[in-house]
Amino acid sequence: MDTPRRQGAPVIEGLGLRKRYGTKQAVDGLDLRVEQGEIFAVLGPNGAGKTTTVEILEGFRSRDAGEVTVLGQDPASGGRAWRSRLGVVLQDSRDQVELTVRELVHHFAGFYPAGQDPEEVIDAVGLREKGSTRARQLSGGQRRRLDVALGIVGRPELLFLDEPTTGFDPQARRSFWELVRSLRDGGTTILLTTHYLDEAAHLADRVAVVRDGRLVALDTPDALGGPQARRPVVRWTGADGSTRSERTDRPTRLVHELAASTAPDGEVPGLQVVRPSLEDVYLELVGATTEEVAR
Ligand SMILES: Nc1ncnc2c1ncn2[C@@H]1O[C@H](COP(=O)(O)OP(=O)(O)OP(=O)(O)O)[C@@H](O)[C@H]1O
Repeated sequence: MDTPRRQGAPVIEGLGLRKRYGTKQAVDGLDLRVEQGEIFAVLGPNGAGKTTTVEILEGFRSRDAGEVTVLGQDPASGGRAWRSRLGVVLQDSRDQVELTVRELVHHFAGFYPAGQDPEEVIDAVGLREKGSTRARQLSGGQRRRLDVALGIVGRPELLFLDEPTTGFDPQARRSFWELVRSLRDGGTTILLTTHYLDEAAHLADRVAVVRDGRLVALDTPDALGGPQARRPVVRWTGADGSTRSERTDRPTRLVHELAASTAPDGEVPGLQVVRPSLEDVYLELVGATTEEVAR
């Protein structure tokens, strides 16, 4: 996606954030700046400190050290008026609510002075047909959509989405991305955590990669990792049957040379030219294999 980076006032500014649980340093000197009107994705392996960081920004968790402002306030002392400018979709909300979708969205809308029309919100998240269904009877993906509806009904200036599309089918994920983009286009700043690299690639204006409580990379999805990490890789099968690979800025020339040296027909066995994807770059940054990330 080629979205220009937006320059503006920082909606979130964190400097030197730290949080320790017992002996575990969950957040270890993290700096973060999110600008107005951008979709900012935080990626990182399990236990990297993403949720802890987001909860500090939301004012749900105390920090041990560091400076933070969110919408101009320190979240540790943010009051009711400040909180009403935030939308929060937490990672897990499995409370067994007896109220229906329609009742819940209307109820939440009542908390906000300038909330959205609850019926429009129900439509936007694709739950019109489930309006009369009790929350506890929804499927996992439908429940997530309800969480999102409750997060946006107050027309927040800043929306936190912690792994928002877990459990969505591919079609629901696509329509959710559309919804998030339309919120961004309407002026909402969005910070999301996700384990889906395609989600970050499709949705985010900028991506931060966190590992062991520290920021290891920050850029647009297309540029993350720097030009070196995005150099194409040419792979082929050598004369001894082993897989050979070489990173190069000029893959066409290398393929020509390989073809010229391959007798008798110029056919290079096992030839592949691969441009590293966001996922490849991410895996390199967090030092994991695909199998580890899938687990
Ligand atoms: N309340 C807590 N008490 C003790 N340790 C905690 C607590 N919350 C988180 N941790 C630990 O802090 C580290 C960071 O956890 P956190 O939930 O912030 O990671 P995460 O990046 O959000 O992970 P995931 O992708 O699995 O959601 C982990 O090692 C976790 O076990």
